Amino acid sequence: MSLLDVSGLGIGFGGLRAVDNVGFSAEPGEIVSIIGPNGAGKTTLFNMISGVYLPDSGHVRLDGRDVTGAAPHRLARMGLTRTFQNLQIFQDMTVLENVIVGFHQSESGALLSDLLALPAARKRSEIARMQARELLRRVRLDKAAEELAGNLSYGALKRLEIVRALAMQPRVLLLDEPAAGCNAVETEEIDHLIVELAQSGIAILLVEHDMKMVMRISNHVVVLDHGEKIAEGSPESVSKNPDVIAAYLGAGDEESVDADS
Ligand SMILES: Nc1ncnc2c1ncn2[C@@H]1O[C@H](COP(=O)(O)OP(=O)(O)OP(=O)(O)O)[C@@H](O)[C@H]1O
Repeated sequence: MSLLDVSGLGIGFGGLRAVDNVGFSAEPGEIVSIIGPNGAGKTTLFNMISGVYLPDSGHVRLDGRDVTGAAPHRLARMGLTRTFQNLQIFQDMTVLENVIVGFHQSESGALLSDLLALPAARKRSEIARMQARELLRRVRLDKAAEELAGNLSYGALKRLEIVRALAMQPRVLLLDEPAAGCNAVETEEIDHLIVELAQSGIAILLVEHDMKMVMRISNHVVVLDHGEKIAEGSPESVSKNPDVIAAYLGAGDEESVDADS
């Protein structure tokens, strides 16, 4: 039994089969990347796994438990969390406050006692601050804890987005283009962070257009084209797969599956 098991997943929009019969699995500590040309169905697949879209076929299982169609906040409580392509950061809050908001998303029924500032709520909020600082240390953002998030560099914001997801203590973390818009140095920092998170036992699911990053850090790569899985395997094997090369050439993407290009 895998930590995450996706089988036969599919969804249609009108006449279009955006994702059809896609399956793969992920184990603790593994980095699994979903790649494919523009419009291949990567984001739609992520949206189904993370409960944003309800699939019309197939299953998502977490530790063997069928969680297909569960709402994102329920999935997060069960250990599956995601980040979004567009930053979901509160620019007018401090870096620390942004992480603390992440903790509150993982709690249920805490709001009333927090509003009334009951002793239990004060205690919980102290613990949340400590844990938030510890997470920020982990991604080397602790020195910026009291700064407004809006003042951070783009690369730091992308790392903050990941920390916020970590506040939910995920066992499976879905990262949607974590390096999009980052320069080479920022990409390398995110690259290291993802590897560290995987080493700590989290299963990482990655959608990323930076093919060099995908090839460098993935243990397993799943390739989609027109909503279907056309290949999967090690980064090396998929980058040499003729169907994969043809899909990228056919799509006329400026990116290439060949990480050396
Ligand atoms: N909500 C929706 N309604 C209708 N069609 C959609 C919807 N979401 C996605 N699609 C279509 O489904 C297909 C897959 O889109 P998706 O965004 O999942 O691809 P992608 O691989 O993530 O692309 P990109 O690399 O450009 O982000 C596309 O043809 C897209 O237009």
